[in-house]
Amino acid sequence: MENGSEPNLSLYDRLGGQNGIQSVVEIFYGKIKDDSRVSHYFRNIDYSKLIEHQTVFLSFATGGPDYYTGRSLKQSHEHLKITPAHFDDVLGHLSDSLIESGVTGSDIVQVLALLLPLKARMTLDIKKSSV
Ligand code: HEM
Repeated sequence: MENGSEPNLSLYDRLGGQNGIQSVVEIFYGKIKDDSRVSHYFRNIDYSKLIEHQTVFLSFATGGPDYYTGRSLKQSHEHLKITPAHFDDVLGHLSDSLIESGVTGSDIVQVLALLLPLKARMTLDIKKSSV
């Protein structure tokens, strides 16, 4: 990504804004579909809707102008009973998708640092709080 080394831009801008994030998300779900460890969670899912919601969520989380108005992540994931190990597998795919998109290592660490705190409330150990 061309903006990767520009320190004055927000993380959202360094990821290439809405278009850059959407392309990362598309690569990400391609990897998930091909991974039998986690693909079963995504059976019967409307991928185009999921890509749209995930793009808005990541844009919002990284400081973009979008406002995420979807369900809380606890609500949308609770019924899936995601194991902590599968959560890590999915974040691994996100990390690989960011690498493939040319995002710098320090920006990847920043994205993961935003998402890792969600693990406790989105996995089987779900705690009593809402995102
Ligand atoms: C921090 C990591 C994650 C983030 C930020 C995230 C974000 C999201 C968002 C924004 C949605 C759309 C919610 C909606 O439409 O209401 C979604 C849906 C979904 N996520 Fe995640 N997710 C994460 C991790 C995971 C993991 C680890 C799994 C499975 C192993 C997973 C499986 C799903 C599935 C199956 C849906 C569709 C649920 C449905 O439509 O009923 N997600 N996720």
